[in-house]
Amino acid sequence: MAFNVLISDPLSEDGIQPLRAADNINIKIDTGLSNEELADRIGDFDALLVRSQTQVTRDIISKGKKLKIIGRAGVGVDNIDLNAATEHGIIVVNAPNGNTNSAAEHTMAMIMSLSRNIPQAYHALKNHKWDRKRFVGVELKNKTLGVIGLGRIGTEVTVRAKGQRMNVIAYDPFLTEEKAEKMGIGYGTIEEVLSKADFITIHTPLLKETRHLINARAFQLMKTGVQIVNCARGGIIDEEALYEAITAKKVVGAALDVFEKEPFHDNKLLELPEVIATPHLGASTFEAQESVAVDVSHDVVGFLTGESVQNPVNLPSVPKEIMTKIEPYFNMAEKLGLFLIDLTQEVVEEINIYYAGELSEIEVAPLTRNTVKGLLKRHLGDHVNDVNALYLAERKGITINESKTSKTKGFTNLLTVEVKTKSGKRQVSGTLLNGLGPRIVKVDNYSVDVTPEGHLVFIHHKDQPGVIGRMGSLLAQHQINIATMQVDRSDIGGDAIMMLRVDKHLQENELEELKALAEMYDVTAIDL
Ligand SMILES: NC(=O)c1ccc[n+]([C@@H]2O[C@H](COP(=O)([O-])OP(=O)(O)OC[C@H]3O[C@@H](n4cnc5c(N)ncnc54)[C@H](O)[C@@H]3O)[C@@H](O)[C@H]2O)c1
Ligand SMILES: O=C(O)CC[C@@H](O)C(=O)O
Repeated sequence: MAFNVLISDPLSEDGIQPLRAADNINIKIDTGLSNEELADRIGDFDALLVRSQTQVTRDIISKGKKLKIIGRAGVGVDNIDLNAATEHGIIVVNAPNGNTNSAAEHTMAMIMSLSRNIPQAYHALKNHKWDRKRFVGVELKNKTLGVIGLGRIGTEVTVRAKGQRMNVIAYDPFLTEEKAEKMGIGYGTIEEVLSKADFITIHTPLLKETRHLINARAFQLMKTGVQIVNCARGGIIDEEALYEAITAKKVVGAALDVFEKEPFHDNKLLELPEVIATPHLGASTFEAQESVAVDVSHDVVGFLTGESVQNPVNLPSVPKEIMTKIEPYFNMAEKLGLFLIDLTQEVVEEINIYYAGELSEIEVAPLTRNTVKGLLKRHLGDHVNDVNALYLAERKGITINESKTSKTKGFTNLLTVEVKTKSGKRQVSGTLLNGLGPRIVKVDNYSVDVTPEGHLVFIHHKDQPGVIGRMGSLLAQHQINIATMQVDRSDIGGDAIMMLRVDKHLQENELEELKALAEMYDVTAIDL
């Protein structure tokens, strides 16, 4: 099977070598498309690779009928409608590490340019003005740098600022006093950081919560004479409020790499001499561009060829060593889900998943997703996948609970899936036998030993002599061969079950005839 990959923003040619080297991948590079053009063309592609320019909107995603993966060569995914991608079962991957160094160096270049008026002085010189008085700067040494957002880039900036002998104080919702102490920096609330800093640098993502984080109120808290840098995302600083703060002489310098609207030809902030700017160049180094393109290309190739990805954005990332432990259970988890939904044939209100034995000791979220995928697939079709299974369950109002126990009922590992419906609960348990693969070992309260594969028939009946014979003759009349058969019962003459593996799918009329046998309570055909 061949996959078509569209690259719609300029990516490093060296960086996309993993894509070029992969078998069965056709690459089309088409940069500078309008949204309408992209929406028109996206239907032919299995993967889309972008930087920050292409806006991957809900409309484009919904027109990507074959689209399976969107790769973002960089960190910020605010140009991709993540909810729409998740709803459509499209995985989004990014390259969070490849441009950290470049962005941190750019931030430092901005801080140093600001402190010494380098762009303004250069501009004056170019205009034949030798002016030394106007461009007297300030030293960074002993000044306080306020870092808002101490993630990858914020941390790297901190290290460099300390090298400049600056005092650093940071705010990040995940920063503790102990961690700050270990890093040799100060720690405070956002208000404290804003009010103590001589220079402020922003390194948060652009989220609902961080849009206009630096607004008129934030500027009021700052020292008069503060200088501010934004190499994170436009929109985190309210540009109108920044304009006001600069004209009111509260802020005496601003260095901006990112803007509320990009690209632009006019932005009134650039009319102010206190503002220096670059056109979103934080990640624009040869090294960073190659590195992010390599990372994202590897993930796209990996995903299209059925391997796990390193940097999923809309799926929790699972470390490789944990993935190796849980991957063998994926198939069983999905099959248990499929089995149970066939058995239940009712509206599911709640799904309870019990992990026992070895399974209770590992990260099981991917197994939960596979189980739910199996449960939903029968009715929602093959577009249910790891990415959207939990979202779709939530949208259907189904509650999902996971629990772990060390009690294994004699198995080294046991995965039990239970669904709650209006009429009660149904359960199936499976185990992975070393070297033999998965087995269904329990259905409701009955013990069985069945490989979850092929055509199964689950029969609930009254325990009575002759019932097995009558069932066997009926199937024989229809030329249906029984490959394996298991029976169990609650007590003599009480409720009993049969689990058959047959060689072909049972037709509706054949099921009805089986159900019509006197001892039968219920007969369900299950195809796995
Ligand atoms: N200019 C560029 O070309 C360029 C290049 C790379 C990254 N970026 C941008 O830089 C930013 C940081 O990237 P990163 O790789 O360091 O991300 P990161 O995820 O490693 O770090 C972001 C940090 O922000 C913190 N945060 C979230 N909300 C916050 C809030 N309200 N207040 C304070 N901190 C908050 C998070 O806890 C996290 O530690 C992103 O916006 C990214 O898109 C820009
Ligand atoms: O594509 C770019 O050059 C910008 C990337 C940068 O903003 C990011 O978030 O990684």
